[in-house]
Amino acid sequence: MSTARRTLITGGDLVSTTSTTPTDVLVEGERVVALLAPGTQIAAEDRIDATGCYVLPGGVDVHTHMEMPFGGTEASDTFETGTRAAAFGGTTTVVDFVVQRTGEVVERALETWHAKAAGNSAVDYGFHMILGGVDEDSLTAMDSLVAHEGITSFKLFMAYPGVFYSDDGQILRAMQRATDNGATIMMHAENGIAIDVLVQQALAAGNTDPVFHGLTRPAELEAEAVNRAIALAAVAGGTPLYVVHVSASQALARIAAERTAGANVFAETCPQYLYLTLEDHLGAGGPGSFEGAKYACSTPLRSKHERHAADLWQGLRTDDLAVVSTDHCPFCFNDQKQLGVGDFSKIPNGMGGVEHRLDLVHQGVVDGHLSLQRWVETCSTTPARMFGMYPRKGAIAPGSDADIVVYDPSATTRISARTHHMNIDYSAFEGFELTGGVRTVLSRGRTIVDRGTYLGSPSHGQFVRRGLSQYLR
Ligand SMILES: NC(=O)NCCC(=O)O
Ligand SMILES: [Zn+2]
Ligand SMILES: [Zn+2]
Repeated sequence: MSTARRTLITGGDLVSTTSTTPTDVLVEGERVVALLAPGTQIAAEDRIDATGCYVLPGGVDVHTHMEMPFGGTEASDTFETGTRAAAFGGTTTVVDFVVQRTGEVVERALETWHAKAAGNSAVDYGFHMILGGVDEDSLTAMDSLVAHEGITSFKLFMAYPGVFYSDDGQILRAMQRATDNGATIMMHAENGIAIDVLVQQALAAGNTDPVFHGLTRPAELEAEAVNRAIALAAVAGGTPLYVVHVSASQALARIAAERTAGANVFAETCPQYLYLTLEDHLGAGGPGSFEGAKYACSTPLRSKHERHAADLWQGLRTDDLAVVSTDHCPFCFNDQKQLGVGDFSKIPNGMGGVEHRLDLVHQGVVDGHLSLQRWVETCSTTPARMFGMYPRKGAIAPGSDADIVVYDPSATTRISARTHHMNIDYSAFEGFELTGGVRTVLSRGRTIVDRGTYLGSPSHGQFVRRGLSQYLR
């Protein structure tokens, strides 16, 4: 007979990808053991009253960069601070990017990331591998990472020449390898060579403000890169391709067309592209202001005078965008972002958001953009399936990890740097007032957040060895 402690979550509405149903959830130890009719009498040491709340699988954020060296500095959240912030926001699994650069040994890079995360994570975590240097050695390493290390996805960059950039030949070779070993290729799709020309021209003309970060990264160059990546994946034999941080209507249109034609292409967007704009945020303060540096990320924020945000919500409804992740890559405004004063191209690219994804996408439900089911699907179930973690993650079902969020739809969440838990001195969503809020968070059966109080520990989170994508067409 099991001696593991039991927790019964009562009175809530269980939200899955297919239904919202009054259900009690029984947890034993680290796992869900039963879904019960409401009011079922059963012995349990702990009880959580979820009356009036949704009960959903913990969020899965498959795009974070904790303590990533980038842009002449390092992302300001460590695994400890970033995963604790994730927990506050109902995210119970993150998949972070190991960084391998040209000439670096892939396996050493992986060791470095294990050392950063082990014993320092409030929630479970997996890794993707950034291949910044595609060569014979790194291509060979891909096979062993997939077969032995639980790393089944590799990010390539068509942007950032001289940093992470891969040329088309390198991309094709990595894709061919992925076709053979079953891995997913994740693509930062922007034409970095053309962007660099526009950046140099802008700087030569004296256009140094943060808004030029966006103006030199036009939507057409995102769409062009998406198109090229899809073509290369097809030539490579149909490698599963996952386009990260899609921001532009034109890029989404290419993805949608190819999906209609049957291609194994998938994509994510991030809350910043759903809510923030080139004019109001990247251009904040007008000419001469540096305020917009807070919002410099790549792909960039897009114009509010075009249809980008509306089209992204539409893509989330149709599954042409399957996932919402955060691309959490925070840099403090008062020191790190200042590297770009007088030269927008030196602003460290990225913003922090790991804490607020569930709330921001739930607001999309409140505003009529998405169904409750689609909220859970895009923020938890599909990312788990896309990256080989389902049904251990992304589901509340017997046998699943008891990663559970009790979410109060009648709460109000006010986002502010004064109250958030991320290690960043501003919030890109400062002042947002959202309907709904995380009440209680369980990670593998342990309550790690309850009514705004952190009850977890940095030694709790475990590495998740992932399988191949379970989301192929
Ligand atoms: N997105 C961004 O601006 N920074 C993080 C690195 C990346 O995802 O390209
Ligand atoms: Zn990227
Ligand atoms: Zn990223």
